[in-house]
Amino acid sequence: MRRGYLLGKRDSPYPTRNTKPDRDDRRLFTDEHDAPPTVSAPPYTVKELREWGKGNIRLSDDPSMSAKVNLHDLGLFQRLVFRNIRVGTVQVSVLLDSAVLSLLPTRFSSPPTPLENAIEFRSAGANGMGVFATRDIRPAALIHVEHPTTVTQNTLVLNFGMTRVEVYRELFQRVPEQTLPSLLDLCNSQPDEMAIEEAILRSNAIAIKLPSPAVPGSLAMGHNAIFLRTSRLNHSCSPNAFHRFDPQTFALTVHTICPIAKGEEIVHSYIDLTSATTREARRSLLRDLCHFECTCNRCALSDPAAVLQSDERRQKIHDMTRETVLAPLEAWYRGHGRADLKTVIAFHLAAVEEMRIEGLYHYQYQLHISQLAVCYAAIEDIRSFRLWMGRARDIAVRNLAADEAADMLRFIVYPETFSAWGWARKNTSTVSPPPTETSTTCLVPRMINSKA
Ligand SMILES: C[S@@+](CC[C@H](N)C(=O)[O-])C[C@H]1O[C@@H](n2cnc3c(N)ncnc32)[C@H](O)[C@@H]1O
Repeated sequence: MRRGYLLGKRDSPYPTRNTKPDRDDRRLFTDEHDAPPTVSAPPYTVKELREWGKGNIRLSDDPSMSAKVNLHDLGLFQRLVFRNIRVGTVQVSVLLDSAVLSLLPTRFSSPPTPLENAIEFRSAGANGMGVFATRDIRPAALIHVEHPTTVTQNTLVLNFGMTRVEVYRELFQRVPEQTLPSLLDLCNSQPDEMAIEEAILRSNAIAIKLPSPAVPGSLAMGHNAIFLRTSRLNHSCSPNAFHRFDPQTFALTVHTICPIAKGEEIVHSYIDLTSATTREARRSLLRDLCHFECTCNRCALSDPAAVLQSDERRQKIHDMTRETVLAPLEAWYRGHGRADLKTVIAFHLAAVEEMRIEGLYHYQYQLHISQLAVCYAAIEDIRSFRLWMGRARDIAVRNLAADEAADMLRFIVYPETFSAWGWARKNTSTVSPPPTETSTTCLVPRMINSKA
């Protein structure tokens, strides 16, 4: 492993090129008559495909993605082109399917403005560089905005006469000269047999969603991008931030999930935490995909009993469904107040605390806090209602659900306008209407009702 590896000028495969074109539509996979000889045609059986794929595709080792790809279709439809896209003052080196390129906006909108001077980039000790809060930051704050330096498809069907390494090298060579040193400096994990470009892509690329053409296999292509600054964010299995890419602005935005104190490291997750529940599963995924041993605060637990407890908590969170989260309040509602609302509140508070300990703010977290807001509205506890409705609003802001957030703000200011206000009083003194779809829906605010 080499950290901070920067190629010396003499060894550099990147010659100084004063005449580098900023736009080049060289087609790699062209018309039949001028196409380079096919290395090997994609075979049909699953077993043969797997073997064939070993030599012909790679970048993402994500097994779920490879499994979904119909290589034959991809081979037929891929029309890859290198191009330098200009986004504002930034030049992005891309290798994309021409159909994807044609779906990108001709003019990109301006991205939103992040909080000023909220973060700094500095040493994170043994994990190299990291990103830190320079002040207390509230949840759902936008803390960083950045355009990519490179973008490429996850799955490349290399039957156009270039090796994978040559493809990546070409992509890097198109990066503007003044940016290249910063890109090469991202090499913090380079196995001996791996080319520097691939090592950088593997340990820094972030999955992004671009518009997909309606051709077979296009959805499975997926894309990834390198961001010089965002790449400095370390991974955590209990992240306090997340990112989102918007093709309209061609920018990545980083948002906080929970309150972050001044001096705290800002971390996001490199993997899907909903499926890998145990520490071993997460570590092994990160080892395979990113070549490092995770030392985040959840993985660094030294007491085996604490690890087991964390694994069990995560499994429990993973097993929660929409139905199991909504059931207790629904039962209280249907029972016309006979069940104890305090027990319902305790159930949700315990669940929210478990999710906070694990740093997992899944979809179910939104449901739990909405249920708490409804419970406190039902018993007319104005302080607690405002607290939980405020948290629900943070999530609406985070999800860019502006209308929902505005409604929630109105409920915070005028709690009695919320449909569940005083349910407990009304429920015990009068006979409630039989629960209809509408009344049940009231138990969950609209935003949270529509699963994103
Ligand atoms: C995308 S970079 C993050 C920024 C990096 N620290 C740097 O100095 O540029 C990913 C690399 O950071 C390190 N890293 C990130 N998160 C880590 C974690 N939770 N545990 C151990 N190493 C980590 C690993 O070396 C990994 O290959």
